[in-house]
Amino acid sequence: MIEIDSAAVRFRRQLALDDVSLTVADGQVVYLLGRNGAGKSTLLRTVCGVTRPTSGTIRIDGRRLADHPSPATALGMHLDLDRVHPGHTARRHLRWICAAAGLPTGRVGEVLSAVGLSDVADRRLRAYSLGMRQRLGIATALLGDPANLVFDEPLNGLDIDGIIWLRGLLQTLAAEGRSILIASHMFAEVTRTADRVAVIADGRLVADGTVDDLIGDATDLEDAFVQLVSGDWPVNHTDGTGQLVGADEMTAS
Ligand SMILES: Nc1ncnc2c1ncn2[C@@H]1O[C@H](COP(=O)(O)OP(=O)(O)OP(=O)(O)O)[C@@H](O)[C@H]1O
Repeated sequence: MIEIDSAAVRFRRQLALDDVSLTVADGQVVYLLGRNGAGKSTLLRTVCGVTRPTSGTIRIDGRRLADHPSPATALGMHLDLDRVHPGHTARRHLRWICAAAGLPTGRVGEVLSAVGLSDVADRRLRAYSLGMRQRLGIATALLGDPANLVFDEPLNGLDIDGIIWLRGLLQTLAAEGRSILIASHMFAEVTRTADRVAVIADGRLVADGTVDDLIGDATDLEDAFVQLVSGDWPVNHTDGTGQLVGADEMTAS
């Protein structure tokens, strides 16, 4: 389970995250939506311990990530496509991460197979397409066989086969009881596969609910999203149980 409690991140004068609380239960796939610059990556990086929160706490299965005896088995992360050495092969890259994270190198072959890269595992990464680099990033996240996963825009660059493959993989991982938090701009895929959707605008959580909760009277999720992020905050907010609370109700309460 991923628990984000009142997380805030300030970069100099900018409050990139403002009092964000969000829980991803075991077995849930939660998508994070927001415009460019809304704070999605900052939130994911904070969950992964890459960015230190200015205030608030993040717990992974009840503990701070740093307090887990083996953090890579608690949380797998795919944050950044560009942190690879172009002269390395995928196999070497994954072995190097295993060594750094204290994981057995025997996992490398398994994750390469899980993401469909076995046949190109010994090719240099400079020859990898965007879709192949996405698969490598997902393989990296899976190395520790983690109970929780964070993905930043994993669908970008995947063709339709890749999208269908990733959909199946995420469903399998969630069915195994893992909690999964994903930032994406792909509304069709979010509509299709999200257990819950959290919307961030200007660093604040402005909605958290099921796809149906969010759509409400709107035409579809995209339409609902545009309404949410275009209005004055708060348009909708949670009541702490994942149910949406309308602005009128909030004003009245
Ligand atoms: N290391 C940093 N130093 C200073 N400002 C930062 C840093 N990282 C992010 N920001 C700022 O914080 C805000 C949120 O950025 P973030 O990357 O989290 O947005 P995002 O929702 O992931 O956007 P995108 O969809 O474009 O990836 C932006 O205004 C960004 O410029």
